[in-house]
Amino acid sequence: MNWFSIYVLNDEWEIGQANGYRSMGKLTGSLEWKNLVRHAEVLKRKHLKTLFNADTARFERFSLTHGDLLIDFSKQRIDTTTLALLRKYAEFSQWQTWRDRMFAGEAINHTEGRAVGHWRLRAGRTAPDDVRDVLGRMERFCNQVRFADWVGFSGKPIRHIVNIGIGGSDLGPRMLVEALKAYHLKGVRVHFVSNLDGADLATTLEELDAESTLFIVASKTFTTKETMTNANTARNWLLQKFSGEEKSISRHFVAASCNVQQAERFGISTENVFPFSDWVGGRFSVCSSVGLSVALAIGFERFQQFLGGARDIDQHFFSAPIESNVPLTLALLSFWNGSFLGARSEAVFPYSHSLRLLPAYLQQLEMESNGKRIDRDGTEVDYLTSPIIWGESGSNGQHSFFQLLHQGTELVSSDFIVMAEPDFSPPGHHDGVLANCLAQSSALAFGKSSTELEPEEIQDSWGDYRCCPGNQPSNTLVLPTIEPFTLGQLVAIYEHKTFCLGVLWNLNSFDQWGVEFGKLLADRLRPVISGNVSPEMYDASTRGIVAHFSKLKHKFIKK
Ligand SMILES: O=P(O)(O)OC[C@H]1O[C@H](O)[C@H](O)[C@@H](O)[C@@H]1O
Repeated sequence: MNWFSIYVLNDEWEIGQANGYRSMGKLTGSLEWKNLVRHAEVLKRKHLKTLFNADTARFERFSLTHGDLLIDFSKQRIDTTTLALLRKYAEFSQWQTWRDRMFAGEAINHTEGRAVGHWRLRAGRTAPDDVRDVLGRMERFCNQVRFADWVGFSGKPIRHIVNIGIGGSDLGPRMLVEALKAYHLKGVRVHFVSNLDGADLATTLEELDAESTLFIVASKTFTTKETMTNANTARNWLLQKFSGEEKSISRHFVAASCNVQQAERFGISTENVFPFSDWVGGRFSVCSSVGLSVALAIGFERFQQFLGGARDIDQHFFSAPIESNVPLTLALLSFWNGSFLGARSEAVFPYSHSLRLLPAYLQQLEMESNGKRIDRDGTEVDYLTSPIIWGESGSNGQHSFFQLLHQGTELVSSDFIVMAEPDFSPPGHHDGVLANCLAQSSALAFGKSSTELEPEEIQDSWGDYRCCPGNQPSNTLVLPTIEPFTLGQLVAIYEHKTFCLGVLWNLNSFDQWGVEFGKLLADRLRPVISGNVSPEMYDASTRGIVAHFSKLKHKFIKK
């Protein structure tokens, strides 16, 4: 049997899945889980409207503050018993022990034998020496670029920074650079290239002048195909502009990576590599040197403020009791919605244009971490794990998919994220943003029954079409404004929420073997696509598509 049949066409495996050869696991068989199942049957029959009417202190009871942050979860389909049962379950899952093991530096990423230390990157004075050393180098470098002590090969100051990376080496810094536009330093523009499709790099390079461009190759492993292909093409582009002068590379390329040797092999000198350790997961790496593009965009001092915000939440997460612990509470609500109420997806709606890339960042953070089916004990789970995370900035989403939330058949829990003060302030906009955000979460929660239709709405016969069932749960996170510190808080809240969810589902949130499998297949298919290997050993669909590719290719060449 070859590798292909093992992975793709093993019928026995398929039949095993279909017959559901799974015994009741240690989680679903526990009293704590069963109590939640029973309780969910009661809550499923209650409407948020009823829950609000029955309890005038619902907002006070079901909201948390941390500094200037407000987390309102009163629009979740819960009551006090739900929270009590969820917290009992959290204790059963030993969340505190797992949290303490993470903070003690234990190798809780057991399948890769690694500790989980992204929180160390922002530990300030108590951070490890190597972390502080790299931060010091980043600070010097940012100032050199900013004040033109670092210049290009021909002596021109740096005006364009291009971050070449993908996944965790792209989504975090890209989201932050976009979100912090109000804080960008003058005179430098930051670009991001991630896609293997040459259109990404080609259209970016079109805008650039090689003499004033600096590339950051951001890659934890420095082996990721997309990143290395883009980095090599960018390298050739640069060399072409400098008539093949190899020395130009060291003035125009720096790296953020764990793999210093590989970066050197690429031609980046050691002093231009900003390293981090393998206990930083890719999707948790924005506080490492992977955030260099952010630091260059907003200045190092503000980058430190961002780290300070994340540190503030680390300290809170580490010390706050179960009742007031923000990341844990968000995780418990997500766990409740997915595992007990049956919500298969969770939406994120930042009511902020600047934060519009947050959903994409959270997609990787949460789905790559908890999109798993084998638990920490090596057993296949008998419950649903990570929901599908998706979203869009408000109010744009209202004019596309919100219809499904208001009147469709899917139960979706949403996170509304909104700032009390705007980061950009043309008059007459922000009050509208706040009003829309509140209007949507209310409409989703309370809906509109036939008795609530306006008189003019019942004159025709379309009343039923106008009714909205409501009962769609949501959280609202209020931030004072968009600034580096609050974004640091936001990032750390979601990082720790993700970790807690992994604990509640008994998963290792820090590996990603599924992604590795996809990469392996792509590598093996490459020579097939180039025509150097026959597609014979592949399935009929792959063979058919490959044949169609080559037919079209020839047609295109003929033109
Ligand atoms: O930073 P790199 O090593 O280039 O990895 C980039 C990305 O590669 C894979 O897709 C992993 O699943 C991601 O977690 C990672 O962020």
